[in-house]
Amino acid sequence: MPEAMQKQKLLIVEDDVGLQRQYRWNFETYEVFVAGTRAEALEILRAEMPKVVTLDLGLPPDPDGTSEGFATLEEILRLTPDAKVIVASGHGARESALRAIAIGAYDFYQKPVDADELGFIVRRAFHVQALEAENRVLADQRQSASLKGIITGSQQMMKVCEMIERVAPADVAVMLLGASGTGKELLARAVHDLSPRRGKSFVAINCAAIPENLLESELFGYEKGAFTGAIKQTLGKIEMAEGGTLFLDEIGDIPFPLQVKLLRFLQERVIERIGGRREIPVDVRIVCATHQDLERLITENRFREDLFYRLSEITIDIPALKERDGDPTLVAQHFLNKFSQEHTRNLKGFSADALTAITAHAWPGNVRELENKVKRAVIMAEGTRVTAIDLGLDKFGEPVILNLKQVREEADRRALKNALASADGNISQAAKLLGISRPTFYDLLKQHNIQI
Ligand SMILES: Nc1ncnc2c1ncn2[C@@H]1O[C@H](COP(=O)(O)OP(=O)(O)OP(=O)(O)O)[C@@H](O)[C@H]1O
Repeated sequence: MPEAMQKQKLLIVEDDVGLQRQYRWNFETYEVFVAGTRAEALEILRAEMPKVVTLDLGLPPDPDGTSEGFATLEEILRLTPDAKVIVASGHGARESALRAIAIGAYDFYQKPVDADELGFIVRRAFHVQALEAENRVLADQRQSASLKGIITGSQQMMKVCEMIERVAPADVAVMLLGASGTGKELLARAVHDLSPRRGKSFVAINCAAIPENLLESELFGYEKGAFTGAIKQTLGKIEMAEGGTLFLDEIGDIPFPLQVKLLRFLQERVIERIGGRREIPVDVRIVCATHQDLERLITENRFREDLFYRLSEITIDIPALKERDGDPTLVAQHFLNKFSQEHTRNLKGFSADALTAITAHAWPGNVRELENKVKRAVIMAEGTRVTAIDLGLDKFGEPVILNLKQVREEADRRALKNALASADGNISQAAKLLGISRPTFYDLLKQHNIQI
């Protein structure tokens, strides 16, 4: 049978014969294996490697307790760490279920079995398992590619990488256009590393981060005594990059008068230090980047057109993270592995709600935002998997409320709504429940925009 038509393998660990029958019937669309004991479960696991397992914690010889169930869970996870194990908890056994999650179970459901609910959990488990497996493959593929440190599985970004590989060996000026945090500096380094200049200096300067009056001396350097405070001769970034690559980040922020001087350097390939009288030849390759619309700045007379053409012999557009198909989860997985190692945290991956949130979030700060969020989550996570809350997101990918004022407002809003519900919409009664006057209650409703 072709692989695509093969049924997915589901292992059910359950000692109740009646329930075993029910499960077989519920899960007709899967290839179901049933085990009544730990030994049977492990034997099937070794032979069939099912991707999803449902596990009743009450197994013989301890059918009324959980000791055998937990021992089985631990062995399953040791044998197949990528399998998704869903544990069944009896009434009042929520604590056991939570403990199972902490050990590494994927999810839990409450007995008696609700076929629809369990069906949904199992389907989602297969989906998450497949996504994670795909991400691992893609991550491995891209890690081995020649663009060191750039993780992507998306067509959009692969095209960018191919273009970088093609232009890097030619000694042309490259302009990288993309929003903040999209990896412009990383790609500029890739241009350098794949060029004959690798091994020489790569010097980066962020033109937006340096005050206008200092930018000139940062770029061109100065002679001793050129101005008050110039106590010794100092080389500028352009000279420091001799033989290598100069990366001018946020080129759109370079002040107009300095643009003239930069243009002159690009035309003549010589610089003069501030206060110097001698022309110094410098051989550097220029890579620049901006998140601004330079063509608009040109029409507004804020950016010189001749400089633009000198800098943009090749222009590369870098897509935002959100526009890279599949990349948010793939790159998140990469950062999770990286930071787990760095912080010696034994995290198994993301929870299902975290993956949903990562896919839904808009990522305005792009890869840098993702990197920061995952780093924080790795440090903060309490369970074995990083959840949406650990990432500071809700399950719809919206940032969760974090500041105290918003937390209080949310609490007020909830109290007002609860009181209204309990009082059946009667304002006087609701106000009494909260121990406040009717006008105050009314004011609060208005303040929180709550319609009655
Ligand atoms: N595709 C990627 N794979 C892995 N890490 C990435 C990727 N893109 C960016 N990063 C990481 O994200 C962070 C931000 O990237 P970088 O500084 O290159 O972005 P930028 O576009 O230059 O940002 P800015 O415009 O704000 O200066 C860095 O830590 C970088 O290593």
